[in-house]
Amino acid sequence: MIEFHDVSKTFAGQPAVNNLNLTFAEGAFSVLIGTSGSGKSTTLKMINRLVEHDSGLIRFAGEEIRSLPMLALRRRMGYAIQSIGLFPHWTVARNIATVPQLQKWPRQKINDRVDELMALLGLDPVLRERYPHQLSGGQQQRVGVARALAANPEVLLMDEPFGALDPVTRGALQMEMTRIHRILGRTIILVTHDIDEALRLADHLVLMDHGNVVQQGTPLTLLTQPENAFVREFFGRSELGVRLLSLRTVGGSMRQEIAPSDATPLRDAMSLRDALSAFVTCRCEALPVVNEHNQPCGTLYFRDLLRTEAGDDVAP
Ligand SMILES: Nc1ncnc2c1ncn2[C@@H]1O[C@H](COP(=O)(O)OP(=O)(O)OP(=O)(O)O)[C@@H](O)[C@H]1O
Repeated sequence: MIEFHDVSKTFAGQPAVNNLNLTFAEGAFSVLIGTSGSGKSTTLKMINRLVEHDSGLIRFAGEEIRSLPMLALRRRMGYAIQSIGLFPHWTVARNIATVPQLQKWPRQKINDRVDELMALLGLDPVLRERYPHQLSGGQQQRVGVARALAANPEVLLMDEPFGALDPVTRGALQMEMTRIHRILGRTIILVTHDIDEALRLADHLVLMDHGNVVQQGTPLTLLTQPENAFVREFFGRSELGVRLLSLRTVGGSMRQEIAPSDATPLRDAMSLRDALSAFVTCRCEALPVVNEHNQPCGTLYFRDLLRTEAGDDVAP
């Protein structure tokens, strides 16, 4: 979908990114993570040409981005950032409708789209005629994402979109993004410096340092097969176990035995991190597991969960 070939960018003689080779697959949720100043935002902004690359080639759906008119390119890409940039004197509805209005959609179609996006982002219809200052930070951020999605862009670029939010609101919005990604199947590229956010959201994770890609792959690959000490240190050896738990599911670690039990069952799709909380609450050795149809499908043993956490596959 989006490919970088040997892309470099320098600001006032200082390299911001060096010879980047990256592929952001269609429909994937890709996350750029790394140290401060490692070039994540620059990489994102080169995609919609908010920053022009100095050398190399960037392709979007097979076409060199510089061969496309700037406006046409940007219309195919939604952009959501931490500072949101909502227009303060415009209502929520008008903010969301910014791009469809520019594109002169018929009024009814715009209204329907605003309703649809407010529902998708979990924004109560009563907020429609409010102004940004009358919303909470989390609501403003949801409006920012709704606005970025309004004209059905092929790609959604997000730069630290939840950075300013408290952990609870942030967690809720991360879950919303996972759901929205599943429903819309849109290509998403998100920049964050929050490791847990990256692990929670990414199908494809790109770790950057000093303008270079250090490693890319699935979150599980980066955690369990770090290519060097930097990757290992970045994800933090001490928290590795609990991070791995959040990537693994109950279904993958349970045994196929079905034993009668009065305990509240776990869902097979739940993360082992959530299962750990359930074990802590019930203080038992084993919990029954049910599938999405609430049918018993196995048993998860606490000791198996610990074995997974110790992680035989974790690199020394
Ligand atoms: N417009 C600019 N003018 C000059 N230097 C810039 C500009 N934008 C970025 N840089 C520099 O390029 C490098 C990469 O910056 P970038 O914002 O891409 O990093 P980042 O990984 O997103 O950082 P952070 O996580 O701190 O936001 C940094 O050294 C930064 O100071």
